[in-house]
Amino acid sequence: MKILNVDQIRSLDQSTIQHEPIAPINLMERAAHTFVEWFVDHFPDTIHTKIFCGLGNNGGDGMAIARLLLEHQYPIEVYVVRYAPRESDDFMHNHRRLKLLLDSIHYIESTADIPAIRHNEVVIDAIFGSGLSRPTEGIVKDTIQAINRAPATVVSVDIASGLYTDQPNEPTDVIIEPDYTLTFQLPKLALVLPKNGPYVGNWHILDIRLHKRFIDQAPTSYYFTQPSEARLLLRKRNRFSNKGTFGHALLLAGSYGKIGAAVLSAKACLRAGVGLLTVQVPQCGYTILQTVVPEAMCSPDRHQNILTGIAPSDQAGHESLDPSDFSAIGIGPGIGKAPETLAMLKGLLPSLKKPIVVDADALNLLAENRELLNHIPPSSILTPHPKEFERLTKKWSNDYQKLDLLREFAKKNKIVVVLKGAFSAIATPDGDIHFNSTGNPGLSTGGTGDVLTGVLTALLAQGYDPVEAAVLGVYAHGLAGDQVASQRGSIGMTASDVIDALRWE
Ligand SMILES: NC(=O)C1=CN([C@@H]2O[C@H](COP(=O)(O)OP(=O)(O)OC[C@H]3O[C@@H](n4cnc5c(N)ncnc54)[C@H](O)[C@@H]3O)[C@@H](O)[C@H]2O)[C@@H](O)CC1
Ligand SMILES: Nc1ncnc2c1ncn2[C@@H]1O[C@H](COP(=O)(O)OP(=O)(O)O)[C@@H](O)[C@H]1O
Ligand SMILES: [K+]
Repeated sequence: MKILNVDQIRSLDQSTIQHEPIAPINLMERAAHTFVEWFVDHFPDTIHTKIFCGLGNNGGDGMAIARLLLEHQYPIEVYVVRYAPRESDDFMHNHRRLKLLLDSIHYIESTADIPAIRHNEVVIDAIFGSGLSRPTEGIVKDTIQAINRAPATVVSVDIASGLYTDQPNEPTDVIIEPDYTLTFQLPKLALVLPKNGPYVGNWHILDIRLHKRFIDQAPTSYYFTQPSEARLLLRKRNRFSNKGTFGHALLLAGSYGKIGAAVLSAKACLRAGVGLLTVQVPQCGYTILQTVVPEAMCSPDRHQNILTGIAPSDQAGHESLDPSDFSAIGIGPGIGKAPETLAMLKGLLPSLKKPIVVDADALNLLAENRELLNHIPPSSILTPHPKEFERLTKKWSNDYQKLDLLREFAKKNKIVVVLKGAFSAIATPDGDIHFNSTGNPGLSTGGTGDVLTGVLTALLAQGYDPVEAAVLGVYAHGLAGDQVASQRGSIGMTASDVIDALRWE
C-alpha cells in the first residue's frame, strides 16, 4: 500500500470528487460514517463523548460524526474551537445540520470555555487534520493541552491535531496525544515514525473508497506492507521438490557467551524453510549447536571462542567450507568484534558474489572499517537497529532526516537496509522505503534480531529476490510476534517463542 504526501492526498480527494463523481459534502459524510462504524464497535453507546472540532474539514468531519453518534443515541457534547473568523463550506453545512438536532453547541474562545474532561469519557479530536500548516497556538494550544492533561480516552480523526502529516514537528509543538488515530484511506508518513509514538497511539486505516486509479498512478517511494501484499510474495512449493530445491544456507554466528545467538538464528533459518543449513561457530559452540539444533550441520571454527574464518581443512580434521557452495550466507549474530573476526570479514567479503545478510557485530565491524562496505555484494541485506545504523552513518536530528540517510545509504551501497524497530523501514537499492506493518513491543527483547537474520538468510537461500526477502521476512517475523502476543501477551515474549510462531501461509 502506498504512503502519499499531503499534496497528493489533497489531489486524491479532488480526483475522487471529480471522477466518482461525488459531492465533497457526501465524501465527508462517507468519512464520518466509516469513523462511526469503528467507534460503535469499540465504545458502548452509554459512554459520554466530547467532540472537539476545528473550523476546517477536519472539524466538518467532527460535526458529521457528532450527528451520526446522536443517531446512535450516544450522549455527546460538541465543542468548536473558534481560533479564526472563517469556517470551511463543508464545516458550515454540517454545523447547520447538527444545530437542527442538538440544543447546544459550545464554542471555545477563551480558556474559561474549555470544559472539564473526566476519565470515563471519550474525546474525539477533530480540530486539525492534514491541513495543519503551522504550529498550534492560542486557544487551540490551550485546548490541546487541556485534552492531553485529561484522563479520558482520546480518538483522533485522520491525524492528531498539531501533528504534521509528512514533515517534522518542532519539539516545542503542542500536539494531541491520542489513544487511537483513525486515518482515512492511506497510512501517513507521520504515523510510522518512532518519535511520533505519543502523537499517534494505536492507528487504523479507514477505507473511504478514494479514487483507486489515482492511487495506482501516484508516484511515491514510501510503502506500507499489507497482509495481502506479503502473501503474494510467498512462493508456493512444488509437490516434487527436494531439500536441494530450497537452498543451502551458511550462518556465521556466535562467540563464547553468545552461542545462543547462533542457536536462535539457526532455528529460525530452519523454520523459515531452508533446505540445508550449515552453521559455523567457534569450537566452544560445537556441542551446544549439535545438541539443540540437530537439523543443522555444524562447522567448528579453528578458534575455541571466536570466529576467525571459513576454515580450510586443518590437522584436527575440520572440514573446509567454500563460500560459493552456499546459496546464501548470514553473518553477525553474537560474533563479537575481535581483530581475528574482523580479519575473517576482510578475507571473506571480497570473495562473495551472491547477496548476503549482515547483522549485529558484523555491522559494528563495518561501521569501524567503512572501506569494507565497498566489498559487500550488491543487493545484500543489512539489518541494523537504530544505534547500529547511526554507527554506520551519522546522528540525525529527526526521523525524516533519518529516512533520507537511510535511503541514501541503501542507494549508494546498492544494498537493502532493514532499519529495525516498530514499523521497521526497509530501504531498497532503488531508493524506495517499505514500512513493515506487523510486530509489537514484545519483540523488544534480546535475540529477536538474531531470529530475523536466520529468517532472511533462509529466504535468500531459497532464491527470493533480496527486496522481496526483506519485505516478506520482516513481515513474517513481526506477524509471529503478534501471534505470540495474542496467545500469551507481549510482556515476557522470548525470541524462541517467535521462532515457534513463524508461519508461512
Ligand atoms: N477534502 C476531502 O474531500 C476530505 C477531507 N477530509 C478531512 O479534511 C481534513 C483536511 O481538512 P482541511 O484541509 O480543511 O484542513 P484542516 O481541517 O486540517 O485545517 C483547517 C485549516 O486550518 C488552518 N490551519 C492550519 N494550521 C493551523 C494552525 N496551527 N492554527 C490555526 N489554523 C491553522 C489551515 O488554513 C487549514 O486549512 C482531513 O484531515 C480530513 O479529516 C475528510 O472529510 C475526507 C474527505
Ligand atoms: N516496539 C516494537 N515493535 C515492533 N517490532 C519491534 C519493536 N521492538 C523491537 N522490534 C523488533 O525486534 C527485533 C529486535 O532486533 P534487535 O534490536 O537486533 O535485537 P537483538 O539484537 O537483541 O536480537 C527487530 O526485528 C525489531 O524490528
Ligand atoms: K484531528
